[in-house]
Amino acid sequence: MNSIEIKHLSFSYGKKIVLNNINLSIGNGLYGLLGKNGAGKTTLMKLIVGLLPKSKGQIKVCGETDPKKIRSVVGYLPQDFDFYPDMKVREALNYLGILDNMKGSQLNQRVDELLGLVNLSQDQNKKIKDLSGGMKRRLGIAQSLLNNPHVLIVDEPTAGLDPEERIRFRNLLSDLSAEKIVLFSTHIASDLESTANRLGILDNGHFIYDGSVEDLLKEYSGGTYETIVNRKDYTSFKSQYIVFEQKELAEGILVRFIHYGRPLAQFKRISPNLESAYLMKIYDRRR
Ligand SMILES: Nc1ncnc2c1ncn2[C@@H]1O[C@H](COP(=O)(O)OP(=O)(O)OP(=O)(O)O)[C@@H](O)[C@H]1O
Repeated sequence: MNSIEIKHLSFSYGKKIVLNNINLSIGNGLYGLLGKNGAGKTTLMKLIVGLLPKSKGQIKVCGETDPKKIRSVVGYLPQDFDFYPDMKVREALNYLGILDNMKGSQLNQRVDELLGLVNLSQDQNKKIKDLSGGMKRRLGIAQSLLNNPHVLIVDEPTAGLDPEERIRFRNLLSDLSAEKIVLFSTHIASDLESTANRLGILDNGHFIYDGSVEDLLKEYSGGTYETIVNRKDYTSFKSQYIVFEQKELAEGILVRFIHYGRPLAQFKRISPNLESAYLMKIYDRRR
């Protein structure tokens, strides 16, 4: 069984504390790491991969604590993954495979498998500069899987992708999570709603939630409403409630919002989605 075990992990850039006493234990499946920009997701991932020296605490991946050994069982797709623009897709994977000590027919076979897996076989002779954002991200996943890692860590892979590519990418990560740990960070809650087996919410360097999507939705099943607000009252409404969705209608503005306490008669209770439950979790902590 693959595992990531983190105990009492803290990290600071200079005096700025970015992660504060993180404890986490993950097994196979897709673990979604959700948090707004600056929450500490990239820092946590870089620490797990061994790209940053940890200040305090313990990181164990598949039983290993030595960063070199950890790197041999982890695949990593950084947020800003790019590659030589004039290299062709297959050439890039061959090159990285050689750096990973693979060669000959073993390398050729692995590259064929990976191109098929990420659906780039048809595009293997395209130059990287001619790939779409989604294709580049899929090439990024292929490179991170070269050494068949037990753990795959992907940092905000869906940012900037069109809806079709986002779905394709999420499905690919979900498939891979059948026999690996996939740690998938995002600030887009809907990326995780149907794919994550478990969810962690990071806020200002603290885990404020670690559990299933379903349990989070249950926890906040009572606080989400919708109503129609007159345009002239909208500014005042927005200052009183946390609006997470709005839509212009002929009769006014349809708003979906979070409300604690007694609802007014015109408020209709609705089921929360992951985005509203996530907002409520963050808001709860700050109240
Ligand atoms: N090299 C650095 N030096 C100083 N501060 C940094 C450095 N890298 C990140 N930070 C700060 O650490 C905090 C956490 O950043 P981090 O990139 O881990 O967050 P994140 O959740 O991944 O956000 P994003 O989605 O924007 O990348 C932020 O306040 C950021 O400004």
